[in-house]
Amino acid sequence: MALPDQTDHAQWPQDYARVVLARTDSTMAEAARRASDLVQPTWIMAETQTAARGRRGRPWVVPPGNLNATLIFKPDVPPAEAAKRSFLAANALFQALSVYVPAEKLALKWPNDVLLSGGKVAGILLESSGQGPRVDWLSIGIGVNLMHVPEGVTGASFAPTSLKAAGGWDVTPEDFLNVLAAAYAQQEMQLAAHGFANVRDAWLSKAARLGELITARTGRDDITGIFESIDDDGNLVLRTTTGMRAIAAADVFF
Ligand SMILES: O=C(O)CCCC[C@@H]1SC[C@@H]2NC(=O)N[C@@H]21
Repeated sequence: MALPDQTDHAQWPQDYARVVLARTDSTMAEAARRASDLVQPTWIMAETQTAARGRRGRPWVVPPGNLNATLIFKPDVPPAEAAKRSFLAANALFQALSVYVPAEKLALKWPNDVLLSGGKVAGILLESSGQGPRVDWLSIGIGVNLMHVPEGVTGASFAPTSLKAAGGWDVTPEDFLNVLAAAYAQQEMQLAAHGFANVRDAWLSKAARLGELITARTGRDDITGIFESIDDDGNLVLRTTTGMRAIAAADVFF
């Protein structure tokens, strides 16, 4: 039986639950453990994570005072639709961070990083489960460097920064999550009312290096081209010397 789409009529804040933990291994793991009992979209926040994970199997370093949170819900959509939620999360992060720092200092980097004064201030990690044509659940993990710049980060395409280091206002993880969760709920309503094109346009309006030469490192090769757009599936579209390329997964450098 198909699970009810928990975003169909979810209103902020009454239909979103919130769990705050002092400590866990990873809010992604915590979300997966709670998935089978989930009755409503739920934000899981932890003050400390002992095994936080980032994209492509990288560890995520979490000093105290930064935001560690995962939203888990059952969107009842195919995996490709679920994956588009990373753009909703990025738009919501941009909106939330703009409360604490001038928006001109912020930019979105494909696929799902937020840059502040050219450094990485936030990252997004999507995980889902399901064998069938629709995901059983989707979790959107969000890490934001609010008070501290993580140390010992290696192999990152962009050096980390923090809201505080870049001159932003001090904010607690709890207060930031209040703003972020409301902004995310608003993105879901935009998606429901106007479709992904609307979300994509909003994302593109904040994109770093749109129209400029960038390099996408896919793991198999480096593809350099003009950053033209993102397509209906959220792929990065580059105009290269050999034609247009749509790239599904890569790390971007510029
Ligand atoms: O690599 C990235 O840029 C994504 C980082 C995502 C980190 C967040 S922190 C909250 C959630 N729990 C995790 O273990 N990872 C995500």
